[in-house]
Amino acid sequence: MDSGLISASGIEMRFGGESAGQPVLDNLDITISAGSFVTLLGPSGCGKSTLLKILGGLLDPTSGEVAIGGRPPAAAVKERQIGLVPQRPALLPWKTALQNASMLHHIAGGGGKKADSTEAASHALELVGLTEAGDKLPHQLSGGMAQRVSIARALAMDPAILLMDEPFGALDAITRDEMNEKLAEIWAATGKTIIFVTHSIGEAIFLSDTVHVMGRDPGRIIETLDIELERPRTRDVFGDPTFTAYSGRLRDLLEPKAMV
Ligand SMILES: Nc1ncnc2c1ncn2[C@@H]1O[C@H](COP(=O)(O)OP(=O)(O)OP(=O)(O)O)[C@@H](O)[C@H]1O
Repeated sequence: MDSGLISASGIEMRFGGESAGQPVLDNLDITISAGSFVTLLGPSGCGKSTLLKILGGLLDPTSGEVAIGGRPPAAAVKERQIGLVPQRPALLPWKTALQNASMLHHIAGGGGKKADSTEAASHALELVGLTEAGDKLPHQLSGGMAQRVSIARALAMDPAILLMDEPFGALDAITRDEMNEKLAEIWAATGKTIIFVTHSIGEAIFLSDTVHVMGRDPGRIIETLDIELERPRTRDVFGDPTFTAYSGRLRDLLEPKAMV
């Protein structure tokens, strides 16, 4: 079975254990095809990050079943099939972009051959378009470049599944558009399963094969929308009437808390 396939059923999550009040996620089912780009879109606090971590086997639900590649999530985590790109890049300030990108690979290899980690990181930096910046320190990088190093750090491990928790939320609008184009290219080039969390309707449509819209109290999926816009997509797609129609539909679902 393909290691990028994820299925989850009957997911319930309560922080504070079985007896705690309202669940954060309630009776949630989701299937994610291997190699697809899937977005979790919803208002603040609806449980997007929690669901992301559960789907990647980084958090155990209170009840329900998760399978990654048809196996228990712990197997995929152990085999380093899961990469995580957090909201903030969290780079080590005293290490260069290349050293930061190689860090997880090196640690995962038990501190094995440094040359292998450097090679994996160089390739990952090339994928994110940062070959030239490998010797720069984090303070010499723009916000977009730092986030690309963070993506490279995850890609260097060559995971089948990439979890991205609103990675571009802190970037300005122009850089964010550039990053979305770059990410779409990386996804097309690598064939990874990407699960992406965002508040942005435009970002969700631009990137995704499928958008899962979440509601809150309790967190659940209220609608699943397949995005049938041709690929590769460029910024021109924002003016496409089909894009506008998807946008209207998603806005209706998220109101009154809709965000652009
Ligand atoms: N470790 C935790 N312990 C207790 N409560 C938590 C924990 N993690 C998340 N929660 C709660 O679960 C709910 C969902 O949080 P989560 O971060 O998954 O939402 P989100 O949709 O990703 O929010 P945002 O868009 O603001 O990042 C929130 O009410 C949050 O306070």
